[in-house]
Amino acid sequence: NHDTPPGDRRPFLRLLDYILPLLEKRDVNHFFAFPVSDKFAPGYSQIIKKPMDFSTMKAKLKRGEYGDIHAFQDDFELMCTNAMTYNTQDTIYYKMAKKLLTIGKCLFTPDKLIPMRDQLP
Ligand SMILES: COc1ccc(OC)c(-c2cc(C(C)=O)n3cccnc23)c1
Repeated sequence: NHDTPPGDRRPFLRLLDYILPLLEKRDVNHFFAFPVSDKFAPGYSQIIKKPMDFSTMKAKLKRGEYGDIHAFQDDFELMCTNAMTYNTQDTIYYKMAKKLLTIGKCLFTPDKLIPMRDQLP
């Protein structure tokens, strides 16, 4: 739109500031809130080469490391697919990851993102 200069990323980052808490709220048990530790997940760091969690995404967002919404979406999907790789289908972690992935896919569709732009606080 015309009121933001071409280099200005404020609207884009405000959109992520709005979306991230929506996704975190759905992780009611906070299984995705922090990095998974090998202590509770034997061999996790050997199996999962690129760990990801909401606290890491929040830090990257604060440091301005997301160049576009796709980079943010890629980390979100990586977090979910990691859980669906390490955990078997019968676990709550796998089931929750699958649910989060569906919610995320729905949130990131243009017909959901565009109306958000007007709701931004
Ligand atoms: C049971 O309480 C917690 C608390 C925090 C967790 O990860 C941040 C997890 C956790 C999160 C995960 C995931 C996301 O794979 N996980 C896998 C195996 C064992 N524990 C976990 C579980």
